Amino acid sequence: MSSPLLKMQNVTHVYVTVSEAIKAIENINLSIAAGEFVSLVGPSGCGKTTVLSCLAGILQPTAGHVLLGDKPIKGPCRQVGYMLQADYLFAWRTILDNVLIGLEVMGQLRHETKKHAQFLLNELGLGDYKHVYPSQLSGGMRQRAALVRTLVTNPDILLLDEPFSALDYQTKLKLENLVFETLKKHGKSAVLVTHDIGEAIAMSDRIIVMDKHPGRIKRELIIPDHIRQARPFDAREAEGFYDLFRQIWKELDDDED
Ligand SMILES: Nc1ncnc2c1ncn2[C@@H]1O[C@H](COP(=O)(O)OP(=O)(O)OP(=O)(O)O)[C@@H](O)[C@H]1O
Repeated sequence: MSSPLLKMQNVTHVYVTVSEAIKAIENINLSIAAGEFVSLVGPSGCGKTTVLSCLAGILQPTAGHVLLGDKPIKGPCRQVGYMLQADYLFAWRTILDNVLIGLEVMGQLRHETKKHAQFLLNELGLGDYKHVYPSQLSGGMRQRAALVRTLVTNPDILLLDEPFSALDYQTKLKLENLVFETLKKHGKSAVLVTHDIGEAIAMSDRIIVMDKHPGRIKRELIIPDHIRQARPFDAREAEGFYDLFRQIWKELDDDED
């Protein structure tokens, strides 16, 4: 892998409320290389979303540094795209107008960027739906529109916070394949937060297992080549998949004790 694209160095974050201070994550060191797909798994409340928010520049950590290349991240930036579990499409805008929002906000709405948006909509099977409203689409189609909206500003790295968890199982498997192939094709890096161990193994090059109170990195697993090179659907059938599943399950189970 090439040199790190996005990096966390000794990152600790403490949320301060009126009644308490909660150390959500402690001393996190993490590097994401160009083109790499990394998943974060861990028990509820271990700080996965806090890690993503720091990587996105939405949160400034209490201590430590987040670097994009060799520059500190001081706020949200074009190079880092964020996709969430809820699609947050605006009901009153058509699908095309929804996916153009990021370009509008960044002052990049030009003929060629608009053409690129239409190209991506076609690529993700939404070409015939660009003039309809979100309420006319299924959950999976709406998530695909949200993915186009994230990709259209051409980020180098995508932060995916449980993007498939609200979908039915069949749609989720199809979308895992589609997202995996789209990101590989466009050479994007990704950090996926998921509670689904199978999804993490099937989609990733590397898995970070976290533990909680405060959230720390407990273990890192490199996914063997023959699993990570398969499409997520087929990866589930690959030799060694269930051994990895059991290993991660045990790490998470130990954490509950
Ligand atoms: N805005 C906030 N103010 C105060 N505490 C917070 C805030 N956001 C998160 N926390 C606390 O920080 C810790 C980590 O939360 P975080 O949402 O990052 O965990 P998570 O692993 O993403 O959880 P889940 O898997 O349930 O989504 C938790 O104890 C949570 O209660």
